[in-house]
Amino acid sequence: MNQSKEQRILNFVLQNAVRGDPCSVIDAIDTYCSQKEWAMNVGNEKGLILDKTVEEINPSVALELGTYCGYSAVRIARLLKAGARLLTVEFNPEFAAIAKQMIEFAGVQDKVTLIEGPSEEIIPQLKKKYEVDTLDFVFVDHWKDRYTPDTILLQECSLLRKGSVLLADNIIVPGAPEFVNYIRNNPRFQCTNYPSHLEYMKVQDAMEKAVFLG
Ligand SMILES: Cc1ccc(Cc2cc(O)c(O)c(C(=O)NC/C=C/[C@H]3O[C@@H](n4cnc5c(N)ncnc54)[C@H](O)[C@@H]3O)c2)cc1
Ligand SMILES: [Mg+2]
Repeated sequence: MNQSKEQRILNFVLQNAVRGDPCSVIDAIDTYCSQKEWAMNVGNEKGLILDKTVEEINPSVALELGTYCGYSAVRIARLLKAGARLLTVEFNPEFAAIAKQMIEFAGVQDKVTLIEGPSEEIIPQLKKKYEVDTLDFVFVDHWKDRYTPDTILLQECSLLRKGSVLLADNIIVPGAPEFVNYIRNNPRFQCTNYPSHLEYMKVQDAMEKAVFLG
């Protein structure tokens, strides 16, 4: 049967990037998705905002909600210090399989734990099953109607500590208005908006950083 777009993206990486070189994987995905087929990777412009946020925090334990093809997992993991780890959650088995291969090809598999399942099920398991105490950084990029319930769930599961940082993609497109309203009106979060553009397009988008105040 004919291949999925995600399989074509992976094939392009396997044929054009350098095994063990995360930057070449990131560049190959951006090249394919800007020239051949658009896909919902965070992309290079918003990716630089993600990079700066990760470098600023230098997290020991990071969580990503919505792995998709693994572009941002590779982007985050390549910046993690020795011994630091990224847990990334994806409930679509096909996407999880693509992301697993992408992460391994990039050579960051030792820093990344890819967890297959819905975030609402996985988040309550992080402490006991995945030996997480608290999260230093969370990249939120899954279905936009899950941003708020999962942010509430992270708090209910005591996974955030004073200074934990959330970074949410797609504040404008597709948009997460309920999340923006929740987080900006919540005195327990200090928010910053980062205007940018939708990946591979000239359309306005933005990211929102929210620091948990404890
Ligand atoms: C019409 C249209 C199309 C695309 C756009 C532009 C656009 C631009 C973007 O940067 C976007 O991030 C998006 C977007 O929709 N992202 C949703 C991303 C989901 C991924 O996460 C997975 N997932 C979703 N919910 C969960 C969940 N609970 N537990 C575990 N995994 C989950 C899915 O399995 C996917 O792997 C869209 C705008 C408008
Ligand atoms: Mg996104």
